Formats: sequence, structure tokens, C-alpha cells
Amino acid sequence: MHSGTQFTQGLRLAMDNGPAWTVEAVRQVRYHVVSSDHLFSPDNTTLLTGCPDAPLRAGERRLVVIDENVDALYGARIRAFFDHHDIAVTVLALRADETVKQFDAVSRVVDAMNDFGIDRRREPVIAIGGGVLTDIVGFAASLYRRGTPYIRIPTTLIGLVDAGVGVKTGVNYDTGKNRLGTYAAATATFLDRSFLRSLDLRHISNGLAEILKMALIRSEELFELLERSGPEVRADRFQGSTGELARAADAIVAESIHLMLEELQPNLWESALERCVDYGHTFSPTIEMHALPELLHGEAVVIDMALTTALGLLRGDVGQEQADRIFSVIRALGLPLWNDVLDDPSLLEAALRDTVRHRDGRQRLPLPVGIGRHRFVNDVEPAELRAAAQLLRRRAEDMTQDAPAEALVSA
Ligand SMILES: NC(=O)c1ccc[n+]([C@@H]2O[C@H](COP(=O)([O-])OP(=O)(O)OC[C@H]3O[C@@H](n4cnc5c(N)ncnc54)[C@H](O)[C@@H]3O)[C@@H](O)[C@H]2O)c1
Ligand SMILES: O=C(CO)[C@@H](O)[C@H](O)[C@H](O)[C@H](O)COP(=O)(O)O
Ligand SMILES: [Zn+2]
Repeated sequence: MHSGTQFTQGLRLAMDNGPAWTVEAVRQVRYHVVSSDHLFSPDNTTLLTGCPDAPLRAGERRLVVIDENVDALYGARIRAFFDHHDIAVTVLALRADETVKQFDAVSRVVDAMNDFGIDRRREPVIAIGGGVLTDIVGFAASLYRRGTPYIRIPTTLIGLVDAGVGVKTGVNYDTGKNRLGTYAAATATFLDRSFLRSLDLRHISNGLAEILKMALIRSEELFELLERSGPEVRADRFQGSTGELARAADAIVAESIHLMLEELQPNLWESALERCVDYGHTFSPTIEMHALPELLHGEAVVIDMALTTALGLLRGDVGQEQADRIFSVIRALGLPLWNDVLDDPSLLEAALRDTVRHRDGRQRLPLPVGIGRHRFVNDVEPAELRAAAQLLRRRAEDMTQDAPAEALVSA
């Protein structure tokens, strides 16, 4: 006889056609995002004690998976840190860029976890690298024994403000961007902006695209901050070389993450598909994969945002002056306004169809309203897309003529 009572009602209701049960459970999730510069300075103990749910003690061991470029730059320092604190690390250095963001890379991490004989409750895997690396390791960790904890240490701007703070993991499959993946929060993410000093400016711009996304849909203040200080903060690689640059860099990063987490927390598993953080991610997954490896993730996102700003302009939701400010900020942050893939209406239409499949049969397309606000629409038509692309092309060409020194157009 079953002693539990919670299923009784379901059982009684279903008796006519045989027994049936309904199980409902809520899964509690808690994760931490902790900032600390120079994480691998021997005297910085943030990694050891900074996360209450993942203490790291002398005498323990860890598997570290690191982007091979990051390993070349910082590997010696990282190994010396663990050595200094008597943590025995096994290091797997992986190539991690968009072209190898495939299931093979996940298998390699799983192999390493297996060889390490990881204790799945007490030995979180430590992932150090950009968004590609942390997405791969997060995916592998979420699969291994149906879930092994992991810790992220992002080393790119996208990692710091976006990939490192949410719960999505994944890799590309066929032509599908992040087509395979899981929702699996890292126990902790440690944000160390000093890694950005070695990142090339194109990748700084790439991260600024996701920050601009948050500004355009959620915060005119953040947009104005980017307008005022974005180019200098970019050139300084967020290192805070002067007091003013430090204040601006702190504010841009903290505000962007704060807005992102405000959006993510109430909808962590994306049961609601109207997500404003999907802004810039309606056409960009197809554009990015189609253009791979020419466009970085943030570049594809910003081209989508430029196109949808043009759509907003055509619909009267965004004024001409506002659109021009948006286009100017995109340029000033070293990002492209245009790519020739936008000349192919069938590609944009295919992208929209794929997004509709992703969003349960509706477009649920976040569109900007002015600067800092948004609304969702479901009625974008191919002709409107073509008109927006033409408008954007003209604007991008005008701006190229105005400022020929800037790389405005990535064709
Ligand atoms: N999981 C999420 O929620 C989420 C959110 C946004 C983006 N993403 C994913 O993130 C990926 C993009 O991430 P990314 O922009 O970090 O790219 P990336 O991981 O490819 O890193 C960019 C390049 O910089 C190198 N690199 C990394 N850190 C460095 C450093 N400190 N100094 C010098 N070089 C360094 C890498 O080796 C790589 O060549 C995309 O695949 C995107 O889908 C995921
Ligand atoms: O790119 C990503 C996640 O990969 C983020 O910047 C972004 O906020 C969103 O998660 C995107 O909307 C992507 O969502 P999805 O298409 O991978 O479901
Ligand atoms: Zn993104």
C-alpha cells in the first residue's frame, strides 16, 4: 500500500480509465556572481572563500578546463595560484572559438571528467575562458552523471556580462546556433575584468553589443553612459586606467549585469517566451551561422538590432533622431551596422521562421520603443523586413561616407 497522500486526488479522478498520477515539483536554484579583480593573485582568496556554496580548501583537487589562448596567456599564473594554495589541478586546455563550438568539444570535456573520476557533488569543474568555453563546459557538466557542479571564470566581455551570468549552456548543431544545450546554472561565476586587458578590441566591441542590447530595451541611462563613455572605456579595455574611466567601466558592467539578472531571475527556465533579452537574437542566430566565421556573436546581434531599429523607425516607435543616436553609438563602439547578408530577403525570412519555431509558433519579437523601452510584436511581414533592410543599407552607406576611417560596414 502507498502511504503518500499527495497523489490521491489525481488517482481518484482518473479511476475510470485506470490509475494516473500527476507529479509537480519546484526546483530551487541558487547561484552566485561575484566580482573580484586579479583573482589569481596569490593573496586573493576570493576563489577559495568567495562563494558560500563552493568553498575550495587546501588539499583538495579540481579539474580546470581552460581556453587554450587563455592558457597561453595566463596558464602559468593560474597554475602557480593553485599550487600556492595547495590545490592539485588537472588542466584541460581546449581550443574554443565559434567554429569548434560543437558536440565534439563537449565529449572532450566529458572524457576529462571521467578520467579525473570527478566526485559529482564536491568537485565542481572550473571553466576559464570566453562564452564558447563556458557554454561547452557548462553543457558537459550538466550532462555528466545528469549534473555535476561547475564554476565559471569568464575571460571575455561577453562572458562577463552575459554568457557567464545566465543559466544557458550549449553548442551549435548543423546550422543551428546553440541548438543543443541545457539550462544549468554554474554554482558560481567569478568576474575578473583584468582578463580583458589582453582581449583584442574587436572582442571588446563584441561584448559591448550585448551591453547595448540591455541598454536599448531596458535603460536609457545605460545607453547615455555608452554614448558618453563607451568609446573610451572600450579603448581602455575596461581596465579603469583613470578614476573617470574606472567609474564608467564599473557602472557599465554592473548596470548591464544587474538588468540582465533582473530579467533572467523571474524567468530562468524561459517558461515565458516573451523575453526582452532576446532582443537582437531574432535574426542573428541564422545570420551568425550563415556568415560563420566572418561575424562574431555580438556583431550578428548588433546587425539584428540595427535592422530592428530600422523596423521601429518605420513603425514610428523610434524617432529619426533616436535611430541616428543608436546607429552612431553602434559605430562608435566599433561595431558593424550592416552586413551583406541583409541583402538576402529569403535569409531574413528563414531566420524569422526558425525563430517562430523556437518561440512556440509566434514571432514574440521584441522591438525598441524609443531608447530604453520595448514591446513585443507578432506581425512582421517580409515586405516590411525588406524595407527596413533597405533603409538600414542607405543609412550605413551615408555614415560610411561621413566617417570613412571607421569600419562601419562589415560586408
Ligand atoms: N550562455 C549564454 O547565456 C550566452 C550568452 C551570450 C553569448 N553566449 C555565447 O558566447 C559565445 C561568444 O563568446 P565570446 O565572445 O566570449 O567568444 P569566445 O569564447 O570565442 O572568445 C573569443 C576569443 O577570445 C579568446 N580569448 C578569450 N579570453 C581571452 C583573453 N582574456 N585574452 C585574449 N584572448 C582571449 C578566445 O580564445 C577566442 O578566440 C557565443 O557562442 C554565444 O553563443 C552564450
Ligand atoms: O546569446 C545569448 C545566449 O546564448 C544571450 O545573449 C541572449 O540573452 C539570449 O539567451 C538569446 O536570446 C538566445 O536565446 P536562444 O536563441 O539561445 O534561446
Ligand atoms: Zn547573445
